[in-house]
Amino acid sequence: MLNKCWVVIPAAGVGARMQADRPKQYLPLVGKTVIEHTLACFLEHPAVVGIVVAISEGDPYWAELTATTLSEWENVYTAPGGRERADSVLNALDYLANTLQVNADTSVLVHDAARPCLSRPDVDKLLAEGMEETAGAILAVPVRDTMKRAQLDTQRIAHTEERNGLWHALTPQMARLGVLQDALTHALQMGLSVTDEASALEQFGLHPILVEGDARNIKITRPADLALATFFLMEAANTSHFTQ
Ligand SMILES: Nc1ccn([C@@H]2O[C@H](COP(=O)(O)OP(=O)(O)OP(=O)(O)O)[C@@H](O)[C@H]2O)c(=O)n1
Ligand SMILES: C[C@](O)(CO)[C@H](O)COP(=O)(O)O
Repeated sequence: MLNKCWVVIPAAGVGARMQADRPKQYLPLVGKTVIEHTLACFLEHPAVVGIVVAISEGDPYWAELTATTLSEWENVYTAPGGRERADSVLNALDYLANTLQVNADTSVLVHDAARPCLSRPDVDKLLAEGMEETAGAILAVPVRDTMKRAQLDTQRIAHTEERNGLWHALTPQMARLGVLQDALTHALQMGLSVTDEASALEQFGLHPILVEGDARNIKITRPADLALATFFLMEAANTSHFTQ
């Protein structure tokens, strides 16, 4: 499907670093849950054919969403979460390929449920620059701070990393369904560290492109991030930045 894509949302984490009473993707944020803000960016996007959300077995919160916010949406599916984020993503990709019979050349965007501040212009920019890119594409922001490498067994500085050419990887990360399935399967079978889709693609010999995105597309990881996300979403609501 030309210029169309599917979206995978890994949402099966427990959010341990958040130290909350529920997984962080279900925490309240500016009038709804974190994951509802995340999904909103894709539900009405004309290029998005459908969404597969990887949720943990026995997730007690998802059903509430399907009964309310998502009750009108027929193109939202679920797949089982896995031990690690990469396993959850691969399960969702396998669901796309095997259950929904989505063509292997179809583009897929993988976006963390815990990144609710993604803007529509950033999605459009990634699609525009990544749709024809067979090696994949990711949203990223150049590093601003000086980066230090710690000594292995102390909290002392070993050396300063070269900052030029260093980027923070964000999501969505985009690739063709078949290529990403093969890359993730290969990486996991080899026991390689896979913390994002691009690292699997790199280990598969590919060099995805870096698409500069908005630094406000933060991942809610620790308690302080929720206040920051609240500020960004309120700011966006007042400037319609996220709805252009
Ligand atoms: N086995 C896992 C682990 C993580 N995720 C998802 O991947 C995204 C990014 O992961 P992270 O921020 O690490 O979330 P958690 O693993 O929940 O956080 P923590 O490491 O603090 O437990 C989140 O949307 C999370 O729900 C997932 O789908 N399956
Ligand atoms: C995918 C990611 O958000 C890109 O920065 C990041 O790697 C997720 O890491 P986490 O440890 O699973 O939060």
